Amino acid sequence: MTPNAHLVSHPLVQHKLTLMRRKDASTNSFRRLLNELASLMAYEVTRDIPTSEIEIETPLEMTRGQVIDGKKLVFVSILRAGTGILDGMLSVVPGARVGHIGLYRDPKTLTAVEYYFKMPSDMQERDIVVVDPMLATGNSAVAAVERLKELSPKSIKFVCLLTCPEGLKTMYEAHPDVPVYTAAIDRQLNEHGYILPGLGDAGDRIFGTK
Ligand SMILES: O=P(O)(O)OC[C@H]1O[C@H](OP(=O)(O)OP(=O)(O)O)[C@H](O)[C@@H]1O
Ligand SMILES: O=c1cc[nH]c(=O)[nH]1
Ligand SMILES: [Mg+2]
Repeated sequence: MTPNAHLVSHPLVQHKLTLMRRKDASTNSFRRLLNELASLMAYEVTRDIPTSEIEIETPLEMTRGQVIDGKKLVFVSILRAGTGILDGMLSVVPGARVGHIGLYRDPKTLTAVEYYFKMPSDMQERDIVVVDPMLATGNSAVAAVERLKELSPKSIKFVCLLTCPEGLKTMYEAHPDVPVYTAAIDRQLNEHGYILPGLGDAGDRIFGTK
């Protein structure tokens, strides 16, 4: 396993991922499980976000407490399938900002083709969490992170549900500074660039487009 990988092995995460993988999981249950998984992954990924102390008043007395600055965090969704992760992430950090990058893999070359890019302002002050269920060849993630690095953010993390040794290696070679959080590292890619055993085409399963 390359040094960039952080495997989220929590039993709840593994349980939901197993149910999502099943080919007979309906679009409805696939979406619900993805949403629940995203919340669990968000909990893990935000373990080190900065907090500050503020003064508050309880019904009994003044005290001080820690708060996060949710506005500093940006979830960047790689369209389409990244969208399936966003709601679950935002339920854990409701104040976060959201950016979108539209990318699709050319089915023949498997290279990432960009068709959309929209980010919040002041990205140089923000911590970015890029979300996409799949890190397969790594071409989409590498392209997305390359574009984001042009905005010099404070930090970048990548979150997916499934990856494979090939995707982790491609990502580590291009962006060794970007940690990859994943619920599973599967065996390999097939000749069409799909993860095996995998869960199929994430975007098509979320949106029922196949
Ligand atoms: O690591 P890679 O080899 O780049 O593959 C991963 C990408 O492939 C899928 O997107 P797809 O191109 O199918 O678009 P979609 O999300 O709109 O279905 C998936 O959602 C990832 O973005
Ligand atoms: O297995 C895979 C690989 C790339 N993209 C997907 O949606 N699934
Ligand atoms: Mg797809």
